[in-house]
This record gives sequence, structure tokens and C-alpha cells, in this order.
Amino acid sequence: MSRITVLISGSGSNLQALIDAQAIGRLGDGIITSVISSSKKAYGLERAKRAHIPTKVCSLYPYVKDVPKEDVVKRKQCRIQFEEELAAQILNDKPDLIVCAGWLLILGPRCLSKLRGIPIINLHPALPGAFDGTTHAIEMAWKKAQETGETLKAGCMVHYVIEEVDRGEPVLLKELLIVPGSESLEVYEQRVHDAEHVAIVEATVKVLQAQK
Ligand SMILES: Nc1nc2c(c(=O)[nH]1)N[C@@H](CN(C=O)c1ccc(C(=O)N[C@@H](CCC(=O)O)C(=O)O)cc1)CN2
Ligand SMILES: NCC(=O)N[C@@H]1O[C@H](COP(=O)([O-])[O-])[C@@H](O)[C@H]1O
Repeated sequence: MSRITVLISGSGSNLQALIDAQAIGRLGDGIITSVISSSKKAYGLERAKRAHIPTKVCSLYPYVKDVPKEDVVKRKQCRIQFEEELAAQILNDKPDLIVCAGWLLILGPRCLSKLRGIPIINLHPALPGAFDGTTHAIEMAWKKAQETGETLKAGCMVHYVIEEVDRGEPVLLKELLIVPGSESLEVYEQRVHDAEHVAIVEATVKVLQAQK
């Protein structure tokens, strides 16, 4: 059995894609054994509970809520404490693979060092080198196409997680063309999400098979 921990922060539609894939045997011996959310309000937690998957909430907020934004040193110390706790919570479940599926926090070096040796993959709604490090890549890509008036090659990718955000080796890409004036942002966004729900499963299967 390959134990999978999924990190989420919001709706969890990509987590749901993984849950549904596991239910029909698409993940092979991959089993989602833990879901960790950075937000207690994440609907993805409901999806996990419906699928009888153990859940945890690891929020940065309690660590930094009483620290002024100007106190950069103290906030950095608190963030490191958060990352130590996050890593401990992740390791507690002994994952063979960690999947960031809409996890909206940067994993700092302290956390990554404690997770060394465990593959971590992330779903990002853009192609390599485009709109790295943002949580608004879908809107930025669509707006770029409208502004330039030129068809833009965009889409989504799943990549390995390294310290440099969204710069890890791609596992797979799903390319989508944005033709200026042909569709609303909402229509393009749905096309991206549809592609993501396929990509997250295919990438997870690919990485699990590579571990065999
Ligand atoms: N070390 C890495 N951490 C993460 C990666 C990565 O490649 N390397 N991928 C991200 C996911 N992501 C884009 O795909 C992303 C997530 C979060 C942020 C970000 O700026 N987060 C801020 C908080 C933003 C907020 O609260 O709204 C932060 O962490 O301070 C950028 C990109 C997952 N982590
Ligand atoms: N940079 C990270 C990022 O933007 N991640 C994005 O968060 C969404 C999560 O949706 P979900 O909660 O429904 O799975 C997805 O669109 C994913 O690409």
C-alpha cells in the first residue's frame, strides 16, 4: 500500500478527484490516508469526512495572529514553529507521497528538510515558468491574452515541490489555448479546473508507479 497525504486549503475539488479515482481503483495501491487543511473552513474537509479519511487542520493563523506584520523577525520565527508542527503532523501519518491540491502556503526550508525523502507534488494552474508563485494564475493568464490580443498557451501542471515555488520538475502538463475574446474568464477557469481534475490523478498515478 502507498500512503498518500493530501494538503488542501479550500474547496477540495481536486481532492475529490483523487477520492473518486481511488474509489474505482485508479490509484492502484495508493490510499489517501490523511487530509491536512491550512484552513478549518475548507470544504475539502467535508469531502474527506464523507470519504472516511482522517483529517487535520494546520493553520498558520494562530501562530502569527498576535504578531504585528511589522515584526518581521518574530513572524519568521512563528512561521518556522508552524512549519515544524506541520511537518510533524505530516510525518505522523507516514506518507509515501504528499500531494498539494490547492494548498495555499509556501513550504519553507525547515518544513521541506524534515520531509526530505518523501516526494511532494503540487498542482498549479499555469505552465512551467508562467505565473510562478501566485495564487491567481488563472486570472492572470486570461487577462494577459485579452491584453495582448494574441492566443496564449496556458493550462495547468503538476510539478515536484522544491524550495523555489512552482519551479520544481514538472510531472505532467495540460496545455490549454486562450483565444482573446473567445470566452469569459469564468469559462476558461472551468476549462482549467476540468483539466486539473484529470492532471492531479494522472500525476499521482505516475509518481506512485515511479516509486515501484
Ligand atoms: N516550497 C514550495 N511551497 C509550495 C509550492 C512550491 O512549489 N514550493 N507550491 C505551492 C502552491 N502555490 C502555487 O502553486 C502557491 C501557494 C501559496 C503561495 C503564497 O504566496 N502563499 C502565501 C500566503 C498566500 C495567502 O495566504 O493567500 C504564503 O505562503 O505566505 C504561492 C504559491 C504550495 N507551496
Ligand atoms: N498556486 C496554487 C494554486 O493556485 N492552486 C489552485 O487552487 C485550486 C484548488 O482548488 P480545489 O480546492 O477545488 O482543489 C486549484 O485551481 C489549484 O490549481
